[in-house]
Amino acid sequence: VTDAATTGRGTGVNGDTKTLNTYFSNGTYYLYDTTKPMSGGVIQTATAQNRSTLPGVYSTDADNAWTASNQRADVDAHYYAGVVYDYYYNTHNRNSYDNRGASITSTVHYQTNYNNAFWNGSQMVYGDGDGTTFAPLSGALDVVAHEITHAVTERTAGLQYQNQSGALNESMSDVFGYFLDPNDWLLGEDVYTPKVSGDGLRSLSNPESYGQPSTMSNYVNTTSDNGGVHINSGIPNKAAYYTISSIGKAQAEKIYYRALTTYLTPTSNFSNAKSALLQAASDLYGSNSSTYNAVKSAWDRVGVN
Ligand SMILES: CC(C)[C@H](Cc1cn(Cc2ccc(C(=O)O)cc2)nn1)C(=O)N[C@@H](CCCCN)C(=O)O
Ligand SMILES: [Ca+2]
Ligand SMILES: [Zn+2]
Repeated sequence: VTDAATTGRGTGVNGDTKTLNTYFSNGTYYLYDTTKPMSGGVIQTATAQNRSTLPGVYSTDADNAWTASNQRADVDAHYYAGVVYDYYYNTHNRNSYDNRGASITSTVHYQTNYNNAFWNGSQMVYGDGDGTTFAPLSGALDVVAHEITHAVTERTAGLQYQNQSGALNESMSDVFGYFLDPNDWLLGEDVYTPKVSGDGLRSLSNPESYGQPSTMSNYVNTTSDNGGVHINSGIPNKAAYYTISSIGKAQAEKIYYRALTTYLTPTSNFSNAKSALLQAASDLYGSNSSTYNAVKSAWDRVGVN
């Protein structure tokens, strides 16, 4: 038996070439990455073959050149999951979403023309999009980071997915999406409306441009979308934008990670988030620091006391 970890080459959703950690077994290559210090865990990518059964079947290739057009979503889901794993490990000393090296499983080609991506409590799931609203959704690093951060949040703060705690849950995923992809303040721009450039799904700097509020005074009370978790996330997202713009990404990601994993709880609301981030800023940089003051100012500006 000649099972072995191998290195492959693949083409991503946007036509870019990337190196892949693959696995060779019994004459076939798999999107199965055993190179991370996950104490047994792996990063593995499967395809639902345009049906709804999860996790589906492993993505395979005959020659370890993953360049077919129907493999692009598989390539990016696998590659970006590795990038996000490395980010949490190297930047926050966190070993996968459970901090115990849990395997990271992704399934692509979920249903047909599915314009969404989600964490289902056990794995990531990505649709192919309809080609107009979305390209295959694993083609955006900030989207993959958004979904994996849902898993981190679930295992740490456990922010309940409704109303203000749910909007915080959403915001944490969008904010860590930014930390992984800090080239712009947009989320999903690499896969949203592939025929239109420069737009995204949500904006941290200008939530209003995508129909989200950015001040507490404009909080939307609604029963849809679990109490508007994808709408009211604009308020903490705007506070994050002010914070990052003031203190920079390096300090902000430390503060956000510490607040998420140490101080936030399942029922935290926006005011509790302000306190959690201030406590994290105080722990890390002191309560008289300009960093602390920047966090306070950010939340004051979005009207959260
Ligand atoms: C991560 C992000 C790329 C993804 C984007 C997304 C996609 N959709 C559906 C959707 C579909 C069509 C359009 C349109 O403009 O026509 C807009 C939105 N709503 N949000 C998203 O935000 N997905 C939700 C999925 C939530 C599923 C329930 N837990 C999430 O992960 O929070
Ligand atoms: Ca982005
Ligand atoms: Zn989300």
